Amino acid sequence: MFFQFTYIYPILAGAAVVFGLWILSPILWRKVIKDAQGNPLPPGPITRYLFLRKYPEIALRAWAQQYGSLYSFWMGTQLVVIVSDAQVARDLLVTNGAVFSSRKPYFMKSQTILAGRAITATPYNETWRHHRKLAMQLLTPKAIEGYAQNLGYESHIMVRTLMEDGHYGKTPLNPSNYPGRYALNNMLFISFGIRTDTIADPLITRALDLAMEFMALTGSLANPIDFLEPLQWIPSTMRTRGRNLHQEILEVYGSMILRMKKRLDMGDYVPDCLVKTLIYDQEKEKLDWEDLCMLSAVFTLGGVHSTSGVIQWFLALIPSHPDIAMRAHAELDRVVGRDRLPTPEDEAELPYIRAIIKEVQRVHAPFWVVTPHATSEDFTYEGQFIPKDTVVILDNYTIHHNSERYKDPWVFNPDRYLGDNLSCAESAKLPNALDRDHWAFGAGRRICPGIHVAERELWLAVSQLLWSFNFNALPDEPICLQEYEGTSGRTPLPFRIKLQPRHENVEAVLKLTKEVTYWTL
Ligand code: HEM
Repeated sequence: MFFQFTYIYPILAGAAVVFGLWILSPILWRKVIKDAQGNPLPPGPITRYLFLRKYPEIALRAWAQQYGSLYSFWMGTQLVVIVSDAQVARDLLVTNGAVFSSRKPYFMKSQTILAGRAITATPYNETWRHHRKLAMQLLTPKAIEGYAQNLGYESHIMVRTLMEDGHYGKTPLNPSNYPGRYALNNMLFISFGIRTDTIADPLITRALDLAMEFMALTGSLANPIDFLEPLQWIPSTMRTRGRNLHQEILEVYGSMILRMKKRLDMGDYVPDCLVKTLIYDQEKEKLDWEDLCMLSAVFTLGGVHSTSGVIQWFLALIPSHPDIAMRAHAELDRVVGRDRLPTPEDEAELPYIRAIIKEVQRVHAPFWVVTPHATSEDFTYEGQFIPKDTVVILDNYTIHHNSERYKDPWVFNPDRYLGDNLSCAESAKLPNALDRDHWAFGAGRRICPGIHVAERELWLAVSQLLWSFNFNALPDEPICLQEYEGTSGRTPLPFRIKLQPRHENVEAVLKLTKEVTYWTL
């Protein structure tokens, strides 16, 4: 009797484990799905995941090496397909854009924070087309010419403030808030016709914090709450942070809209800008209050940490590449001289500066895991089945480190872009996917609508920084180029540098411009 019981316990325990695994199998193991012709899903890992670790691009690249440039895995109950190759990206996201341009209603980003709005969270439908068209009125190359002077002015102010706050190269400083304020002022001007006139303006901290919180909460593969529904019903820190962020966006941007409305009602002068148009056309365009708040917030949420991130990565990279800075300085001295700052009109004559900007975006794209697309119908690509409602992610980290396209891909080498005279927007339209410069702005019908203004901002900032400074790292404070902050977008960890005016004219030229207040809300 005693011997029988000692056998029964392990058998029962084993059976319980097998039963438990069987019950849990739908959330533990990969589900096998085929289309009507028997085509399977793209290959991929057998287990399911609830989140990927902090730097997901590393896992994605390892899987791409194991499974190929199109593979799939399950995040909880969500099927995810990863695109790690330029040609596949073009075939799916561009050529078949009608199928690959929707968005999954992510619990955190879409449902909680943006309430399905702000263009980026809207599925591929009439509302998305309508809201994107409204935003594009301010973002076409022609529209940009209308506020080109403001962009140039903000860049000048950023460089001047860096020079002054860094005491002409004597005091080390953390530069991150300067490009942050630069990009913020540009977006505030396009959206509200306003700017902040000192780096100490509380709106800078508030708006940058909101944008940073947005970046921290909306990682596409970071939040278990997005992939396991029951977690959405339980109170948690993540859920609370998401709800708070939603409220704060409504409060901050809502109160700015109300102040502008008041001024318009009183007949005060308000410069032309996105929000003014939206207020006038609210009824005609059938925009509700949340539409209005989210559309007025979208440029600062999408266009601040991204643009400022590229400038910050440039400032983090350049001190360890003095040879590159030297060649850029020589080009600037030859073409622009030392009596004025470079302007967009000089761009065609400064191919090395353009190459530096493209290379920064290749080695430090602000989005390694690009905002996920979703399929709006079933699709079969080269014998691999991608069902409707699949999340499809462009893996920029792997694409940007493909050694067949980019020789020595881990090396920061602007030379690889010499001879590439196209803007990023033009390059994205090239018929041969392998000719595209880089994929930092995404692809297809969802490609970043801010691409033209972002390119202009980057050009002004990088060329004027290079014209003005020598960039010195501090011997005891190495700058980290591997780790970063953010889960959806990425900016460098805090670092300090010294910005030494490069020649005797820098101070005089930078001081030609002073801070102004346009008008206040
Ligand atoms: C260097 C700067 C920038 C980079 C690298 C960048 C990158 C991106 C990427 C990768 C996407 C997703 C594209 C896709 O789904 O395939 C995106 C979307 C978006 N970006 Fe940008 N962006 C930048 C600047 C800006 C600026 C300045 C604005 C606003 C003026 C902006 C507004 C948006 C919006 C509204 C979307 C959503 C588009 C949609 O879902 O249809 N971005 N951006």
